[in-house]
Amino acid sequence: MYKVLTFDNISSRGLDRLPRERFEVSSEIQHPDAVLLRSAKLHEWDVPDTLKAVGRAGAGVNNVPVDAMSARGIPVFNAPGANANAVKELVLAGMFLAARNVCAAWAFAESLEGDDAAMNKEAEAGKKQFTGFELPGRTLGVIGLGAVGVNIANAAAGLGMKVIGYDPKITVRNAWNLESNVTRAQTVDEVMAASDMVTLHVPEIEETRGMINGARLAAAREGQVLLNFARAGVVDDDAIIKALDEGRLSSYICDFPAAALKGNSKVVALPHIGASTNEAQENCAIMAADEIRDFLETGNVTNSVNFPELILPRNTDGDRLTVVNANVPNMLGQISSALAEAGLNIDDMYNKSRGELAYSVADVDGTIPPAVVERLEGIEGVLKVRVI
Ligand SMILES: NC(=O)C1=CN([C@@H]2O[C@H](COP(=O)(O)OP(=O)(O)OC[C@H]3O[C@@H](n4cnc5c(N)ncnc54)[C@H](O)[C@@H]3O)[C@@H](O)[C@H]2O)C=CC1
Ligand SMILES: O=C(O)C(=O)COP(=O)(O)O
Repeated sequence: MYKVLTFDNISSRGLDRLPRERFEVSSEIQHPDAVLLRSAKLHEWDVPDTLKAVGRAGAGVNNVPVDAMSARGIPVFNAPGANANAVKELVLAGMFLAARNVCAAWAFAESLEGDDAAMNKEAEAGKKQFTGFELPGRTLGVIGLGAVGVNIANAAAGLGMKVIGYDPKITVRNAWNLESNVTRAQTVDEVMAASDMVTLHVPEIEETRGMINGARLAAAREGQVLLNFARAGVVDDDAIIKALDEGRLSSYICDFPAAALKGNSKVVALPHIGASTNEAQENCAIMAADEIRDFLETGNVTNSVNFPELILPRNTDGDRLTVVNANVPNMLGQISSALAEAGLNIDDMYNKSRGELAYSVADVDGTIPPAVVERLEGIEGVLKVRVI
């Protein structure tokens, strides 16, 4: 029986992928084999020795201590693209809100007093302050052309916008998916200078933290709309407020409330609802649950952010050994010697590395005794050993 600990509300459509005769799933489980979570922060969590996998039912993994998990030989899985359409739709909504001053206009209409005739008179007199602009012909800058960024770039191009994108590490797949009229910028500053609206879709990592700062905003086209549905940490809120005060930015639409932003009429801060649609939550939960189930039951790895992709079909009746180790020479030799000395023959084997980690899956022609596992665990650089 595998034990899966859940943090946050994970869609039941995803949890249903874990058959209860083989998986105990609860938010209060002790000694879990795996964790399924959304945005709960795992950085302060006391990682139990039993943990074998982490499944993030979403895209960003900045809430998970990925390096610490790697050091323990634990894969972190996520759900790439599973909520991208939900984010795209909310960003488009944000673009329309900003272009037509919808929030300020709505607040104005709510503030009107008197009978219908009086309200109507005031509405007609006041509406000129909310004159907006239309999107065709305007330029949208997209920083980060991953699953979300590509969706938005293509949708904006479909609305008749000029689109300029920046992503120095764009994948070949995303580049193929991008509309051919999306132009490529070489720097963030180039995007800031060329765009009427800029939208951020980078992960929060060391190199993106605070990437939209005072200097970058100084390069922004006058009156720019900035949208941030990536992470709070990729912008400097104080610099945003200054740019709004100076008119460099006309509005800031984001998914991350903060004290500094509160009460500012040029800011719309939503409560991190970019992925909060039933569709996205089902997609994410199903993908993450499938990934951890497959890993626990077979050792196969799909969509991990720290482990190599590895799928070995199982064709024998003997045990399967999985070993996670530091990516250094002579590990495979030591693993196969330990098996050979126990009289076990390897029927099938697959080994892959990613950065400082290596991962091996070996199918043998018999039962692996506990002494072999102990011996493997004793090898310097071995981080995790499992027999499935
Ligand atoms: N508001 C919300 O509810 C949601 C927020 N997100 C956030 O959006 C981020 C992006 O999501 P996806 O597009 O699904 O992820 P993704 O991994 O498909 O795309 C991220 C892209 O950013 C690029 N990138 C990395 N560093 C960069 C840099 N310095 N400059 C420019 N581009 C850079 C990568 O090459 C990649 O193409 C997530 O990491 C998460 O933080 C994602 C989903 C929902
Ligand atoms: O997928 C992401 O990166 C998100 O930010 C969505 O997070 P959530 O599932 O709403 O907690």
